[in-house]
Formats: sequence, C-alpha cells, structure tokens
Amino acid sequence: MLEIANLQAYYETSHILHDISLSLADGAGVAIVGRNGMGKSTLLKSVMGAGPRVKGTIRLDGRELSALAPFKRCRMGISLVPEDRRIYPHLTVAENIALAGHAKSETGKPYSVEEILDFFPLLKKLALRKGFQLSGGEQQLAAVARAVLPSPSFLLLDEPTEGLAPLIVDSMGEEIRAIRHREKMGLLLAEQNVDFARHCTDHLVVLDVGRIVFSGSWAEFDGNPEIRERHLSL
Ligand SMILES: Nc1ncnc2c1ncn2[C@@H]1O[C@H](COP(=O)(O)OP(=O)(O)OP(=O)(O)O)[C@@H](O)[C@H]1O
Repeated sequence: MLEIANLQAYYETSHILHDISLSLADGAGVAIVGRNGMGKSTLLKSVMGAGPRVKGTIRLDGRELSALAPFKRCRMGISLVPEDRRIYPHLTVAENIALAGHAKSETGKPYSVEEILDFFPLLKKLALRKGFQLSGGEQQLAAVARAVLPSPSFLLLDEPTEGLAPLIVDSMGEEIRAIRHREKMGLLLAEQNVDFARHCTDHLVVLDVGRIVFSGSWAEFDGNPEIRERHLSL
C-alpha cells in the first residue's frame, strides 16, 4: 500500500503542494488530473524523492520513504517514468530496457527483457533499433517498458501521452491497462488526457493550484460536471 499523508512540497520558497493525502491499495490505479502547472509532476517527484523538498509522510507498506534517496525507493518497488523519458540514444530498445535490470530490487523477481518485449508488441518489432531512431511515442513506450522491468509495486507515469499521435496513445493505454490487471501493478498516473487516464485507472484526484479539489471514482467524476468544467480544459 502507498500512503501519502499531509504532504507539502516546496521548490525553494515556493509552496507548491498543500496538504495532499492519498492512499493507493496494492494494484490500485489512480490518475492525477488538472490543468498545466497545478502540481501533478511535483506530486510524482515527491513520491520518488526526485526534486521538491517535502514535509508530511509517504509510506510504502508502512515504511516511511520521505528521507530515502530515489534509488532506495526504486529498490523498494517504486518506478518513475519522468516527462522527458531519458532514453539513451545510442543504445537499442532492448539495451535501454535491460539497463533497469541492473537496479537491485527488494520486491518480486524482475521480468526478463523478453517478457517485457512480449508485453509491448510494438517494441518487440523495434528491439534492435537505437534510441535516436525512435519516434517520440516509441521512446515513451520504451521508457514505460524499462520502468516495468523491475516489477515495481507502484508505477508512476508523468504525462506519458504528451505530444503523441492518437494511435500510439491507444496502444499504450491498452498495454498499461493489461499489465496493471495481469501483474497487479499499482499505477499513479499524472495525465491531462482524461480519456487515456480513465482507460488506465479506477480513481482520480483533481489538483487545483497544489490542492486536491476532487477525489473519487470515474463514475463519481462523471456525476460531478461542475468539477470537470471548472478544473479541466475539455
Ligand atoms: N524545479 C522547479 N523549480 C521551481 N518551480 C517549479 C519547478 N518545477 C515546477 N515548478 C512550479 O511548480 C508548479 C507546479 O508544477 P508541476 O510541473 O508540478 O505542474 P503540472 O501540473 O505537472 O504541470 P504540467 O502539466 O505543465 O507539467 C508550477 O507553478 C511550476 O512553475
């Protein structure tokens, strides 16, 4: 279980996240939605320990993470795909994915590169292609695949669909959904594409200037058109 309680996050003197509390049961999928600059990325980075200064508690299976370096959180079962993907341009897709196998993991057994390529059929066809020869969407898929290899308990994805063609967005949505359900992997997804977020998760929180203004299921969200109109540009 991933529990975030009374989280505050700061960059220098700017107070970005205010009193965020959020719990994800094992295998749960939660989307963080909201307009640009509302704090979605900051929330994911706070959970990973990668950037903002935080106060409050972040616990994974009861163990406090807030003081731990990102690599330790990764070993404990959290994987982050940042917005900028960070695919190595001169390594092949298979080599980029294999890199994640070098990280030690305290959680379940990592998948093999072959298993990961079976999860992502599009990447299987591109396994020997170098990073710089991939489209933005293919790079994004490779970054997600690499993050899945250590078999994390919770996968954190930062706006994976940004700037991608609709076809690859659909295929990524299918694959993430399938992996989540088959492997019982938790997902915390920062996303502006509401249709994609809905496809991949069960619940959502809406952020507005660093505060949660809505938390519930997608059905509850649909029953609340005012939230949609006020906080999301649809
Ligand atoms: N490294 C940083 N230093 C200072 N301020 C930052 C930094 N990163 C983000 N911010 C500020 O924090 C606020 C929240 O940004 P964040 O990137 O978390 O929002 P977001 O909802 O993910 O937006 P987007 O969808 O545009 O990525 C914004 O006001 C942003 O300018």
